[in-house]
Amino acid sequence: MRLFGTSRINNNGELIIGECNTRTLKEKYGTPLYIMDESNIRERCRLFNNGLQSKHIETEVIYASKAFLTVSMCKLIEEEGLSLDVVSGGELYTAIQSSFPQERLYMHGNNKTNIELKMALEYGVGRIIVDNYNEADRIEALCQTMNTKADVMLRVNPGISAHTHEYIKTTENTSKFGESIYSDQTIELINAMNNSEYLNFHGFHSHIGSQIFDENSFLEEVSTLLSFIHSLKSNHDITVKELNLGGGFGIYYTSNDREMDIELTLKMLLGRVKGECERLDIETPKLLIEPGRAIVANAGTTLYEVGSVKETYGGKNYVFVDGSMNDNIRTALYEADYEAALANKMNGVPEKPYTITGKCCESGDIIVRQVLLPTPERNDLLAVFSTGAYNYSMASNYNRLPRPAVVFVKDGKSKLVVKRETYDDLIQYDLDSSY
Ligand SMILES: Cc1ncc(COP(=O)(O)O)c(C=O)c1O
Ligand SMILES: N[C@@H](CCCC[NH3+])C(=O)O
Repeated sequence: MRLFGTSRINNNGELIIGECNTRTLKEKYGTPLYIMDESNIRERCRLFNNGLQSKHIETEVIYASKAFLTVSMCKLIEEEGLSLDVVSGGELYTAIQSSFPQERLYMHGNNKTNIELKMALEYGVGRIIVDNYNEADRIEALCQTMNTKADVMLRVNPGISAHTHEYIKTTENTSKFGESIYSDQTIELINAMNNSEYLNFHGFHSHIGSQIFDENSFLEEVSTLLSFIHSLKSNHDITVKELNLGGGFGIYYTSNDREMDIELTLKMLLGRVKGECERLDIETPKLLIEPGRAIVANAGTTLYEVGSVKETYGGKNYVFVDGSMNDNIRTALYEADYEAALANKMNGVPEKPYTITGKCCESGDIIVRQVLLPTPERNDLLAVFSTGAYNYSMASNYNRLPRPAVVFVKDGKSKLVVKRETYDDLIQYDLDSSY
């Protein structure tokens, strides 16, 4: 088991995060609880921001907010000087509510509604990332009505197959995202965007998948896209000024994952961009990246209370906790693995493997598929590590379970950034109406 950031074990064998005792956090906020190590998030922001600095290339780091977004998180990202990728009206609204600088917002989405596009244009987001022909037309029509111009990039699919889970690949030739660089129709679209009266065309966005460890996938993405940019210049006299490579940097969940050397990977990316631009004799575009998971995943720990322990007739040992797949859908969805420990018995001797399950009426309600633990007892605290990305943001209310609270911890202080949902919250939109 690996502890990240400020997480440590005190002399009583208890888990401490941000110098806050998890036992005290439980007493103050209850469980299940998402605990975010603020210093660790800031450190990761700086790692990416510093790592992408270059004397030769203009660069920008954009945080992919889908990984974890709250108003407080927007403020943290703003303070750290990163930009923000939003993918829906809801994410954009959260950013607007935090007064996030509009020029640092990147509006994504493969099926943006006109309402979302209008919202983005009205707020004056830095870039809208166009997914397809139809969307480009709709943005032009909206700009005409609103008497404005939109700053746009096109999401392209370079057809690179990254080695990751089937469900989180994004650039197979059958992927729903963006337009293929190998299609003539895409060239027509780029030409149209470049010549449009209502669009300022800046360049390309691509994202090859998530939880990728092989640097070569990213390097291949760079080479493929720069060749494409070169061919556009030679054959169509189109200059591409910006290249957004997306996110997808892999992180450690368990000892089966290696930890990616971000500094080295970014250095390799910068080197490849510089080298390829020189070789192809093209202007070096501004380079942008969009990490989500790699900024927040290791900073998050979910804290649960143990209710019961059960050994089934078939010999499987379960620990029942007060959360569920609702607060961590990744195990059910992607067969994800996590490390976990008893937060009040961190120095206990592991006894046997347990499966951590929750309160949902689903056999697939598995939070951790298998973890070695010291004998768990009712009211023990169970910590699941590296749950900062795509846990809170993908949480649901199945079985009418209220979503957990989120706290930030730092230097012995904690602050509530999302309140625990109440039963009243659950019924707030229900109407007892008649026909
Ligand atoms: C367009 C885009 N950018 C960035 C990301 C962030 O990916 P990750 O959290 O794997 O870094 C995603 C999600 O996969 C995405 O779809
Ligand atoms: N939500 C996914 C990854 C997809 C990211 C968005 N394109 C995860 O938990 O790993």
